[in-house]
Amino acid sequence: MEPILKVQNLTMDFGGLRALNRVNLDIREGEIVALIGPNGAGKTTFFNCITGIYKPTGGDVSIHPPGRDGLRINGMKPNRVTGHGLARTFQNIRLFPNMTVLENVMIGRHVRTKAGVLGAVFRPPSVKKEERDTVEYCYGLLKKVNLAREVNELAKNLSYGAQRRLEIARAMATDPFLLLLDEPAAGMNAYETIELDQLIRKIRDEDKISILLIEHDMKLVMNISERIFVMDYGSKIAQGTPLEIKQNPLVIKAYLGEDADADH
Ligand SMILES: Nc1ncnc2c1ncn2[C@@H]1O[C@H](COP(=O)(O)OP(=O)(O)OP(=O)(O)O)[C@@H](O)[C@H]1O
Repeated sequence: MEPILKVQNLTMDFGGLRALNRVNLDIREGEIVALIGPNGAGKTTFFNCITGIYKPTGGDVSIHPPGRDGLRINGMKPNRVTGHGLARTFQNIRLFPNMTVLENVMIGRHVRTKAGVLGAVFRPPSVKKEERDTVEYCYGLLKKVNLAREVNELAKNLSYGAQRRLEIARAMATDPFLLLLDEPAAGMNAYETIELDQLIRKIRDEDKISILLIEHDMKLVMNISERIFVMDYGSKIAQGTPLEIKQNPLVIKAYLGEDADADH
């Protein structure tokens, strides 16, 4: 079967700095895959290039959403990429802090609703029905991420871990076939991280959404991933199962090198 995401020779230069160097990666339907690597390896740049935030210097990105035709998404604008079913969360949380939890998710849903400006002003019955359906749908997502009780709370009043779960709900509201999570466990305590592990599995199993996550929490990565891609200095240095990655000398060197640097 065609991979649902196929990235070939992805390259990104910032002036003289090559942040991505001919990176290849593929994701199959139903997989949970991790992208790991020391700080500055190029992981977030990789997400930014495939979601249209950066226009890559070179390479090819194509998607094959289940049951639909495949297409190249190189250079496509972020909202169109989302429209094609690739949703993401951000390393630095990007919620609307002064809007409620429910409103934040409804904004995510906007990609899939039809009411335009006129509809929003005159609110014919069809628009009212769509609004009701949207609220119900978004409430369902909030239940899934365990934020049902906080629907009317302002996003800024949520704990860090809860804000990360809200970002996941907002991304899910766009109906993705693939969800990219950028450090979802950052700032979470051990208990929240276990809950996150269960949530990610539930999203994959119940909602049939495949997952690619960038994460520094190695316990989470090793537990949850079926395959792991490892980057260092902009290049992919390894890929394999958690067991293969744990034993890979190049990976061990990349991480030990980082520890050794941190000692100085
Ligand atoms: N907009 C930009 N302009 C210039 N350089 C950039 C830009 N974005 C990223 N870089 C550089 O590209 C390299 C890769 O950065 P990136 O943020 O992708 O790494 P990362 O693996 O996500 O790191 P971390 O784990 O710390 O988040 C770094 O050297 C970074 O300074």
